[in-house]
Amino acid sequence: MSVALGTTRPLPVRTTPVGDPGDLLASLPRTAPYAWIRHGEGLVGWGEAARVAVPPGPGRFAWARQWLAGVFGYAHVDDAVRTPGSGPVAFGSFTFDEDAEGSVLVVPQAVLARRDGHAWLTTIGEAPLQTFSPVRDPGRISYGDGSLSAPQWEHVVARAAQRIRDGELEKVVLARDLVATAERPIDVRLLLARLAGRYPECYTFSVAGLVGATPELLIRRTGQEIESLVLAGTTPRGISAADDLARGAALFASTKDRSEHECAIASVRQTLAPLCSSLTTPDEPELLMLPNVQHLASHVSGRLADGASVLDVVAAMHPTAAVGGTPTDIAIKVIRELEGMDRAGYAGPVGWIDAHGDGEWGIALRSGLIQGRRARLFAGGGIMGDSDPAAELTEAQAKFRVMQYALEG
Ligand SMILES: C=C(O[C@H]1C=CC=C(C(=O)O)[C@@H]1O)C(=O)O
Repeated sequence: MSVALGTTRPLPVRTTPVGDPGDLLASLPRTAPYAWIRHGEGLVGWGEAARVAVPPGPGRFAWARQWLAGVFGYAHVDDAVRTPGSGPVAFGSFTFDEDAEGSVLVVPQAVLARRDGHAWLTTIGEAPLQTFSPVRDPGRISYGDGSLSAPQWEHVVARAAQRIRDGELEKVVLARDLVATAERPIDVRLLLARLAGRYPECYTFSVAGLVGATPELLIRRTGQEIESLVLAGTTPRGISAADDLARGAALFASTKDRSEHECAIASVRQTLAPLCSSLTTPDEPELLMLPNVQHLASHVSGRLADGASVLDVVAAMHPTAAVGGTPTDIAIKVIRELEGMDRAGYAGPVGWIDAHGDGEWGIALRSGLIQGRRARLFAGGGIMGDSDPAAELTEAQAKFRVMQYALEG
């Protein structure tokens, strides 16, 4: 763990209202930018007042909560805004697999935020100097296979579908990675600007090198109120409006996709119900149309029964069947056996939490891990007994397009 400031004195945190800052992403420096943006609103952060590598293991969320309690408890807060996301905030990314290294929490030194037309700035200690450097293009991008080639992955999908037909499990989500190499170092700010521009409906995020635009909200906590957007069941976009309509109708009518979605909703309902005094899940999914794919989507809302923080709820929910499978423990075992790669933060929880336990966490889909000139991109899909490996590959390719666009424009 590192706490940059105040080892003997409390962390001085100050939040003040500010005028319209314009494009939040335009404020970010080149190195280690933090972001959580949807429809131009959200939070961006820079500098590091505190940072910790969360140790792997089943107790990692409890450990993280304790660490946060220590850091937030140590803060001397002057908050003139008093809204979710004001005062000290931590950004976080947790690995998909609880046994993997790589989960991280960071309390930026500066956070600029906007919601419902109100904007505010939080600084910890001396406001870090914002050095403006031009956003740089990474140049030509070349791609190589990650852990498995496309035919190898199709083979793995076929094996998983067979295990489902054999009755070992009901659903498993399998993913693959692609390695992108750029001519020049990849400037995360360029990726964020492109993602937020093309995917305004998604949550564009950046935490410790993990960058993406996910449509899937794992959980938002605002006081006692919680919301989640459950996605599962996908078809690529069509070539015309009529084609889109036909594909959407086919998605609704597909038994495979409807059962896949039902598994995801059931897992969310099962983990949220014990935490909530009321919980609403729709009877039927809706269609979420994104520039690259259409999803079956269900809005879930509820009221927490006690004072669980957003991270407590994340701990209870992860991994949902939208990224793990059903039953969860067997799906995780099958993923470890078949996928042949470390998912790192892909499909793990990513988001932010404030000192009151409010926050927003997404599932890190449509994302990549950026390191210098290299990016590891991830995409996957839910596999059922009747999954067609070629169709699953096409779906994963459509999902990769989000990060390919971010890199290439
Ligand atoms: C696993 C991914 O998507 C999940 C979320 C939405 C739809 C999904 C699907 O239809 O398979 C997946 O469950 C991914 O984007 O890599």
